[in-house]
Amino acid sequence: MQDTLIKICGLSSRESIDAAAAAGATHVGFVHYEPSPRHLSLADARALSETVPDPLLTVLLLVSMGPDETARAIDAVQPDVVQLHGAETPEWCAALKQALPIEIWKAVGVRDQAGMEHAQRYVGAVDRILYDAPAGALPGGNGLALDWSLLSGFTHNAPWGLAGGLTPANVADAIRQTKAPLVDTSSGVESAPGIKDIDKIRAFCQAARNG
Ligand SMILES: O=C(O)c1ccccc1N[C@@H]1O[C@H](COP(=O)(O)O)[C@@H](O)[C@H]1O
Repeated sequence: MQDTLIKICGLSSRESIDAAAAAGATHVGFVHYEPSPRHLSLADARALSETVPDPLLTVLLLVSMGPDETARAIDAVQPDVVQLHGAETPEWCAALKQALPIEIWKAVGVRDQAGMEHAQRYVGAVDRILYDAPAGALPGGNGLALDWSLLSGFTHNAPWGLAGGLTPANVADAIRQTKAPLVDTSSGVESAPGIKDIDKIRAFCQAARNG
């Protein structure tokens, strides 16, 4: 069986990137969304992404940006993956996927079975669907978990991942229950909003690898 992919999101320091790399994460995420406590300017995201060691992949998280702003952000940061975490439509995602040689992920907040069905509109339009809890104070990054039982019996027709409220304490259980091929965390490895905790990053990766 393939190892679970691990994304640590909302990083803002070289130290946390190095910790994620050493702990076995596969992806690190940079948030470019001003209302977030994890927001980075494009210049800061670019500077940090240049420090990311191979084979770690970089993910740029954007929320409901227009075409020009999106193109500017991607051009500035040059990520491996763009994670769209707002109101982006399947058509918009598909157009972006066709235009760019990088992966496009779409995060979708799901509350119930109908939400899971609705999310399937993104199959074929993106490279991966990320299932998250419905939006809270922010579109994501709220530390809220979705109902994992929605995923456990689901037949997936596209690559996918699990986000929302994952922590070192619950990630192994989440993987066991859902069989998620990728797990994604942000607030679950912080000591305060926007402040990553190196020990929690290590513990999360270890628990995910053993899950
Ligand atoms: O992290 C943020 O501040 C953020 C802001 C806007 C949209 C998404 C955001 N984070 C992403 O949300 C999920 C779940 O995060 P958490 O683990 O529950 O804190 C994850 O993909 C974050 O990268």
